[in-house]
Amino acid sequence: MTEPLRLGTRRSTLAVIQARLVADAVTRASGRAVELVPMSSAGDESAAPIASFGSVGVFVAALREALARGDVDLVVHSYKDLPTEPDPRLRVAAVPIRADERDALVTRDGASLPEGARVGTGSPRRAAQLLAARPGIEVVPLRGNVDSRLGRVGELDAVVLAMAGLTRMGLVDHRVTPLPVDELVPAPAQGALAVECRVDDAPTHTVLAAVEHEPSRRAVTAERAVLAELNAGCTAPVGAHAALVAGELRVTGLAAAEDGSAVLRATECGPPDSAAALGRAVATRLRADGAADLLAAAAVADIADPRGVPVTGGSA
Ligand SMILES: NCc1[nH]cc(CCC(=O)O)c1CC(=O)O
Repeated sequence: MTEPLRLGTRRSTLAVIQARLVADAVTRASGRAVELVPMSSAGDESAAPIASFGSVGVFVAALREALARGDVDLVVHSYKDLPTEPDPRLRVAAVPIRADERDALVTRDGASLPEGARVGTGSPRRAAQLLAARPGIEVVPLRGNVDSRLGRVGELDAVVLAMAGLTRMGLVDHRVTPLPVDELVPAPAQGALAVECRVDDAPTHTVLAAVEHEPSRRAVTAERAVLAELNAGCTAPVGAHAALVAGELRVTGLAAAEDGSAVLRATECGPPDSAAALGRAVATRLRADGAADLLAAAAVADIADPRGVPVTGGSA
């Protein structure tokens, strides 16, 4: 009898839900049993704000080490939390069908934001775009898992969270208003999962190919090419969104000053099989408009002013 595949997962509620989703999809599509192996990571145990870690991908490092060592056969990440730098020991064997990629505003009663509203988010990308669109608001730094951030609504007028996390956790209700992607450009790869295995593990790769969704892979490839070409990480004020429109891939990128005082956008359309090139072309146009200076200023602000916010639990 074939051994079950071992899937390493963080212990947060959302991570376990995402791991189960992939495990079930793999078993359904391939007949292969998959067992979950819960693990801890440095990011889950730290109370420091994410910007102060100084490097992206803190939540994925421990899982990747366990996978590279052979303790587990596959791991599942929120794709937007993966550094753009590839890990030569591993490969993204599958990108399953993507969930809702939009951000959402969660308010007390689903109403729109009052003048001078206090809005919680720890994301420079969300902060910049909210401040640019609604200059009267105050952005309150915030991190922690989805539940703890939701718990701040009441004391705050609103918090911003990804629809994907809320949906997967069954938390979408009348208080949740999705924001259109052209109003708040999502994080590159938001809503998508990355299923990794060891680069030389061909049998597992073959099994995981059963849950690959090519349109999702293409969109994510284009969006992450924007981020990589700007040399930016998952905490930079950079957004990217790709969608199939009339058979073409339409890729939008955004780079902003963290205070919302400047917002750059660029869009390119082209054949879906040139996803990465389209993403790079978007980044090149953002760069030509001054994106590098905006992002350098945002990075300096993060170091000078690490946001000290008490948290309970890890990030989503
Ligand atoms: N950085 C936190 C994070 N990483 C992945 C998700 C869930 C959404 C997704 O899978 O893209 C979230 C929570 C959030 O941004 O609200």
